[in-house]
Amino acid sequence: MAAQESNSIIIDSSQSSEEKDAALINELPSALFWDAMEIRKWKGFWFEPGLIKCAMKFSSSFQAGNDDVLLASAPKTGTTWLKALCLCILHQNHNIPENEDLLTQDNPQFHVQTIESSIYSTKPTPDLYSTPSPRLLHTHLPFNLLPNSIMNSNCKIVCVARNPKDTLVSLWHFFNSIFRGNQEPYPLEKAVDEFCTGVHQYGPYFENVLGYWSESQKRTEKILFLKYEEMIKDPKEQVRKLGLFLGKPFEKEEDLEKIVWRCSLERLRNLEVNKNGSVIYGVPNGSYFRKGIVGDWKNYLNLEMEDRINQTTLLKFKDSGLEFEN
Ligand SMILES: Nc1ncnc2c1ncn2[C@@H]1O[C@H](COP(=O)(O)OS(=O)(=O)O)[C@@H](OP(=O)(O)O)[C@H]1O
Repeated sequence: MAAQESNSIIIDSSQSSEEKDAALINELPSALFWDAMEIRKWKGFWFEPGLIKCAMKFSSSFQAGNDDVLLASAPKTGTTWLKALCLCILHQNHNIPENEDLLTQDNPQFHVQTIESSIYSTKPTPDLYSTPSPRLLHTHLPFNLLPNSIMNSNCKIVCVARNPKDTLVSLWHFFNSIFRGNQEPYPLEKAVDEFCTGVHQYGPYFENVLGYWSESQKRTEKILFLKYEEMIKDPKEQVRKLGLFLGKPFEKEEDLEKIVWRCSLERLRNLEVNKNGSVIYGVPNGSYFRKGIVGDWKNYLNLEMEDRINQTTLLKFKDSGLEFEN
């Protein structure tokens, strides 16, 4: 009897808070992301409604641990690469099987826990609190939505960012392959326009990147800000920096070289699990590995589109000191 009473109390309170959140989300401005997904604007950024719910819960209740490492990135800026690198660096002394896919949830010991995974994964996702310490976490959420405990603890943040034109082109390819199948690709002019106005999932890209950039300039011991272009140009130097930041400096050059190779696009793309495996919503693992080059946008954007993104970038990043090679 007592158990029943306490059960009904729990259900009632959770229903009412969910209803409250749902009502709040319903009131938010809404738009359609590239003709495929309803997104709503919350605290300055656009997300699908399920993501807002997840972000609300994370922002209000997540307790960071002092040895947590949070990886943060706007979509298509180098997330997959950064995840693989950090896993390898943090587990240097453990024997990660050579052919292990470092990115799926099959091996909880060598896994990056995505904050938003509860809405993306078709499998039950491990609770953030049951992930073994040191926790390696990832989010695409912007800086202003991080819970206070992340900034008030010794938890470190590593952010990766990429030039806007390659980010947009990468996003456009991914989107077309996942959402449009054999249909015509989403018109690129429209994608450029919506990217510049910020009306896309996790957008605006510019503000998402700037939030982390600004904070990384103030708290260098807390946030490391990496650029995809610099990682491509000199992976060893950037991985060395990453190891140092994570408190795992490389003593032997060969260890560093091994990790750079292990996490290379060429190697990851050829792993069996990435050729045939699938993680979320049936999205093939292979779609996270495309060309991985700097300047691929030149193959897709016309002068007008290039100019539009350049002007927006100049305006948004003005006086921030943030620049990208492209
Ligand atoms: N290991 C490694 N090295 C270099 N580049 C890599 C690597 N893994 C993925 N990629 C390229 O990164 C782009 C995908 O970005 P994300 O991993 O951030 O995507 S996601 O947000 O997690 O969906 C996408 O870029 P594009 O090729 O320009 O589309 C991937 O090819």
